[in-house]
Amino acid sequence: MQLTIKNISKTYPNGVKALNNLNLSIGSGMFGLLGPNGAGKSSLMRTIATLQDPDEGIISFNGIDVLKEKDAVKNILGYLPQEFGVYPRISAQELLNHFAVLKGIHAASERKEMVQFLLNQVNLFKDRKKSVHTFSGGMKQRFGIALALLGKPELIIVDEPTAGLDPAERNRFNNLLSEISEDKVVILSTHIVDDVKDLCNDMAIINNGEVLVNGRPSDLITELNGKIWEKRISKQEMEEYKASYQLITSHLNEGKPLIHVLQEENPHNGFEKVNPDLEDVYFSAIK
Ligand SMILES: Nc1ncnc2c1ncn2[C@@H]1O[C@H](COP(=O)(O)OP(=O)(O)OP(=O)(O)O)[C@@H](O)[C@H]1O
Repeated sequence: MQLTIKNISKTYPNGVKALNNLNLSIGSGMFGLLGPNGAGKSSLMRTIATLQDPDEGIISFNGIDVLKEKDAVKNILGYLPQEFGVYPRISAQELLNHFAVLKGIHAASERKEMVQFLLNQVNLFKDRKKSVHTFSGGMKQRFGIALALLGKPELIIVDEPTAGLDPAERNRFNNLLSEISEDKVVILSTHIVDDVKDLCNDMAIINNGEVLVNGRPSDLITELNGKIWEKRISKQEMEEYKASYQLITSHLNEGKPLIHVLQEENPHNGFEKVNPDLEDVYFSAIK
């Protein structure tokens, strides 16, 4: 399975260039698309999901011309958007059944079987009679995945699914994503670096509508080996360090900033070499 994105550009009517000659090649498994707010992730996700047209470029998936054969894409696509809107006050089971009809699953017995299977898969079977508008954020997202999985899609797009979830729900949701990603292309768009680290075998970092970095997370981390230096400083020293070093991350640790700088040679001055992580990759790319 292969999704190929070639030279995709999009400028909105207000003049914002959201996608700028973007190229990516995405195979089976979980692909993480990381970028800060406004990077162009949702614009790219909506374009692949055929909800908006780019100004230029080509997208193909297993021989389907995605931008031209929209009906064919609908048959193989599962899309979990960032915003759902409002749910009608009917049970989860009825709602899923309704969407299954819309998806073209007309045989009642096949539909019933699929609805039950999906409710079980997303661990909502016991809640199937409750109305979705009473669900917690995590339950709503799991229900969204059940909707996206209707009709056995081969290409699944999930846009910032764990924003706002508590750690337990986020973990449950990520386990679910990891289960469904076998033999499918799953694109996870997010600004949460840890989600990509936990789940994805391939990734890209985008900003200003362009791909900055693309590869396996472990390879991208290895490229920074020996170049990340850490030091605990005081808050007052922060501006001075920002001016003197290529500072890529700063976390508070026991109330004091713990900074990471990117540098080939040892900066001395109390810095210690540390093993790079994906957050170092992310911030060194977008800075
Ligand atoms: N319909 C639109 N009309 C005009 N500008 C838009 C539209 N949609 C997005 N933009 C702008 O395009 C840029 C990319 O937005 P996009 O939503 O694709 O980014 P994102 O990476 O998904 O960000 P976020 O994480 O905040 O959702 C932003 O500057 C945004 O304000």
